[in-house]
Amino acid sequence: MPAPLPAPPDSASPAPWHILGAGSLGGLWATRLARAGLPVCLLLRDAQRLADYHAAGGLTLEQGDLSRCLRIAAASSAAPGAIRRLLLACKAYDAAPLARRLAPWLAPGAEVLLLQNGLGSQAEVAAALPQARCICVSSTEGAFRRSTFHIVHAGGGDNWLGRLDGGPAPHWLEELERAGIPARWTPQIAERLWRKLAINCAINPLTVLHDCRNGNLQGLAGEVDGLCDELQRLLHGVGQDAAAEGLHAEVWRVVVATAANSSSMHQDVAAGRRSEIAYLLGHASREALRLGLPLPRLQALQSRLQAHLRARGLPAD
Ligand SMILES: NC(=O)C1=CN([C@@H]2O[C@H](COP(=O)(O)OP(=O)(O)OC[C@H]3O[C@@H](n4cnc5c(N)ncnc54)[C@H](OP(=O)(O)O)[C@@H]3O)[C@@H](O)[C@H]2O)C=CC1
Ligand SMILES: CC(C)(CO)C(=O)C(=O)O
Repeated sequence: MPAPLPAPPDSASPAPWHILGAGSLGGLWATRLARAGLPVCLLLRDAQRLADYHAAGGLTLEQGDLSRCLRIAAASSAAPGAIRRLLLACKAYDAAPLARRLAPWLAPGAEVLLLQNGLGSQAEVAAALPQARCICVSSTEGAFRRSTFHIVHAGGGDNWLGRLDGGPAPHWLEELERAGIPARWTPQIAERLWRKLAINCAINPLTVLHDCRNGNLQGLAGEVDGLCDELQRLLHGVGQDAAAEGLHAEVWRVVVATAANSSSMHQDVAAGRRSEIAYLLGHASREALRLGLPLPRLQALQSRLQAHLRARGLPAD
């Protein structure tokens, strides 16, 4: 019989990292923090998930040829105990409902890191947790799950962190560095999030509609460049001039650098999972509408993608 996993950290000692979602990115952060000796507690979906985790004996991180199982403490997200520092590592559409569910457990002034891709979910979470300090993260790291509690670190990248209202870097940034998690503080996090959203809008939906890898978009240069033109106009419209600069060249750099990859949206749709369309193209369209900016290519792309999703029985939002 395996030895019991450690008890959840005592919340009176240095703020433990509570991590909601032991999925790809949450697992990647949790295992590196735990490996560095920092107190971590995974918050799992329910009692059954918790029992499965105990049976697995921990969370495995695979990096290159090395695999290591880390025996990280875990609790059910239904009864997590007091939380002072939370990493919300779920999909964008789950973020606000889960934040609302965890609200009663958050200590006053608790810090909440938001790992979601796209835009929109961060504002939803901030509205749901007025007592918390929300910190947005824009990540270009890559991870996937080989099995439920086995995380593969698939690609290096950066994590840009910042508050939407600016503010100085927190003291625990050093903990991330110590854990080998690349982390840089920026007072311009909205610029990072918008830039990534624009890149994802130019690449991900087309890979779904053409059922192709990122590199195949080189055969659709006119379509990609047309979308970049409109995305650039949108970025200027929302006041993100720096995010608009050199967008076309950056999109083509990403297409070439990730030529052999399936985009995250392509993988989600191929696996019959809900996509994050509402926080990518959906957010872009809502902002264009709010500004009265006609962006016909983006709107047509959104309609085609929604029809494609509905035809597969997947949510179109
Ligand atoms: N993976 C990557 O390489 C990157 C991901 N991102 C972004 O990070 C975010 C997370 O993505 P990713 O890690 O890939 O997603 P995953 O689907 O791998 O992980 C999401 C996790 O959320 C958990 N979850 C959902 N509901 C609950 C709940 N009620 N209680 C507890 N846990 C819950 C899931 O639990 P369960 O295991 O039970 O299903 C799962 O572990 C997304 O916005 C994504 O776009 C950004 C850059 C790169
Ligand atoms: C950069 C890109 C397009 C790489 O696939 C990505 O972020 C995604 O797939 O969501």
